[in-house]
Amino acid sequence: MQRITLTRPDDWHLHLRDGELLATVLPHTAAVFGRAIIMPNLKPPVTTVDQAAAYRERILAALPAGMRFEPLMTLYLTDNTPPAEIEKAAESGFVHAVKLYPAGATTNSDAGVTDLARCDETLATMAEKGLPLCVHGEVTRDEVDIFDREAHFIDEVLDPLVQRHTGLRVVFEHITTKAAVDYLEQAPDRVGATLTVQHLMANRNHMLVGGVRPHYYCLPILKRERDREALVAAATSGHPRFFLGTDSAPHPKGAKESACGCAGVYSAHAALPFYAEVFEAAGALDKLEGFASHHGADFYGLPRNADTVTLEKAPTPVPEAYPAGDDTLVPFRAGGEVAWRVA
Ligand SMILES: NC(=O)N[C@@H](CC(=O)O)C(=O)O
Ligand SMILES: [Zn+2]
Ligand SMILES: [Zn+2]
Repeated sequence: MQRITLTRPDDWHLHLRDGELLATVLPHTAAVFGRAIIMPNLKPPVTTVDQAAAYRERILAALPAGMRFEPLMTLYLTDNTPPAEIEKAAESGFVHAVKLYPAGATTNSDAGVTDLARCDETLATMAEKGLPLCVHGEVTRDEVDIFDREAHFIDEVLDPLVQRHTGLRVVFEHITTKAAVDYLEQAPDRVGATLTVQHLMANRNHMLVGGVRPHYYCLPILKRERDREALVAAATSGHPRFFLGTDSAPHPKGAKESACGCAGVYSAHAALPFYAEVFEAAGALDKLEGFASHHGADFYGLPRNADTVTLEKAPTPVPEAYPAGDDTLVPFRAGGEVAWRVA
């Protein structure tokens, strides 16, 4: 059997939610990943260091006995996040980033930022204290087509931000376009990007041809095949500023299969095997370890994990659904097979 052993990976963009859903999804991630950047878009959002501390405790309490996993907490940036909260976060030891959601851009982003100019002092404090900014990179203006929202964000928001705050580290989350790859390739070293399973594996045809498939619906929305190809080329290139961030975003089945379905794809059940498939198909399995286990830690200035995981090439069934409270959770490739498994 074909096997590959790599430094234990980390997930640099993860939604764990809370309560019953947290208990369902956390073991999937913690069984494989050493650490994850935990997204703060709960209801209500995690906007303070005290809320982040309490959420961190709930995550650790939900961790099955014997599993080791370090949640790297984030704060949800609002128009009114005070610089003093950034200083407190930087000193906390457990808050590792601040998340920018343009108001209205995605799931639970209503409390997000309406105008980045209002955050200028707060962003300057982040740069000074070395706290990175993670961004959901889409503009929200009604007149901008949903498929163009990431490209507009680069020119209208991201590049001006990177130019203005010259000491700020920025992670362009879940990139979906060739435009984003091109931007990253010429951006300063303090700009990184995460890539998800679904954006590396699927294009918008998967979501829309032959019927609408709500389990492929996420934000930023899946793009064209040429975009997907550019993302795969970037992820598998060995470039140190592209790294693994699943954006695994669980929603109950009922909320996905609805007249107004929620955005988010659940992939944590087999995240590393999915990435292995992508890298294998690209003839780049030798680049998987850098992408999954080295580049993100290096970017965040954290030590790489000291232990390893082993992947085995063995076709492994994916369940139709996982139980999740009164509802269920439909995973990526539900009812199908994934070519690799974690030993
Ligand atoms: N990606 C998504 O489609 N959904 C995420 C939010 C996000 O990461 O934008 C979620 O929280 O459900
Ligand atoms: Zn997002
Ligand atoms: Zn996300």
